Amino acid sequence: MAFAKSVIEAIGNTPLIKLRRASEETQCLILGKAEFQNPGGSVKDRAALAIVADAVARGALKPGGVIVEGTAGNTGIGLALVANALGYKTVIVIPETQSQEKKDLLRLQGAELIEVPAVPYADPNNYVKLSGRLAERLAKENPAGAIWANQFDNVANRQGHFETTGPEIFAQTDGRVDGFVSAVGTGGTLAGVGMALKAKNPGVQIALADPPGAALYSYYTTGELKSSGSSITEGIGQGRITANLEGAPIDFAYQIGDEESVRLVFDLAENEGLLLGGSSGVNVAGAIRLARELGPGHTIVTILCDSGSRYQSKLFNPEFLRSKNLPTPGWLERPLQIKPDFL
Ligand SMILES: Cc1ncc(COP(=O)(O)O)c(C=O)c1O
Repeated sequence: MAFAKSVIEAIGNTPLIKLRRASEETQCLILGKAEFQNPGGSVKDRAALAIVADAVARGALKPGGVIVEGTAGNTGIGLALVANALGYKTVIVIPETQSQEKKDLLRLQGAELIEVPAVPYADPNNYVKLSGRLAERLAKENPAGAIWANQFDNVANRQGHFETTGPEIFAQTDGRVDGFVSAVGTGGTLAGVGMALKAKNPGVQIALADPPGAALYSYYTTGELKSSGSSITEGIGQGRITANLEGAPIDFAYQIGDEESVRLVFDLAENEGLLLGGSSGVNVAGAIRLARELGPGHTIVTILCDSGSRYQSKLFNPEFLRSKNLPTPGWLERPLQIKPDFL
């Protein structure tokens, strides 16, 4: 019989899906790794599992222990399912600006949710720093102890991608992958996959796709951490070099605005049946740019991070889109086309 011994074993080994229109347009083979198929619905299940497994192996996390994390949502969802499967508790600190859908999912999974104002990283009350201080307190108060997952600077995160996502991509493409593109939240995906692919073939080109408001596009093109503008995308957009990003082998960097990424998200939903979140739009836009850079005939892989169902109230809400001066796809607003007179 073929079955996973628990939900943990169902994390990873996601399919690669050909993105037809992006491939046609560039005459390259552009493939999306369907990370939305992970049990928690996002690429972050991998980081969550890697961080928890590392903490258990080091003896830092003991039965009944608490996992504390500051997260835009998806890491928390991954941590909560891994924790529930293995017998730990989860406490999540989340900026209140994140989508209601992700907050609801966290509560459904029994995570204790602490919503805090969204303030910059430099502020001592930034959600990441608050989660670190809370973990310290709970480690003293809780008899079974507590750990801080610390996804940004805990390199167990990128090691997880180095050991799973990267080798999967190399094997699934029969070693013929020429380029890999990813946006960055923690940098775990970009650095871990980038390092794994370069180790197999140093010729594989690694590219960053960065939204406005993040500082990494500037860093990898000019050496200076500078940012301007903003983006509606969630889970990505970094202002510093996290420990996970240190030494990441990055050959190209692209900045992708919301109008470009949102159009791609809508196009993939309407024409390819792929309902994705905003960061996937940034990734696919980046893959198209890298394909143009390398020329026809290359194989480019990117990440389809999570599902559009997580963003119905924002990215797929015409009112929200209009408030941000972004295009609204016709099918979201189309009046009923078939009269229900057959009823
Ligand atoms: C929707 C989404 N896309 C992309 C990412 C970025 O992944 P990473 O943290 O590995 O850089 C995240 C991370 O939280 C995310 O939630």
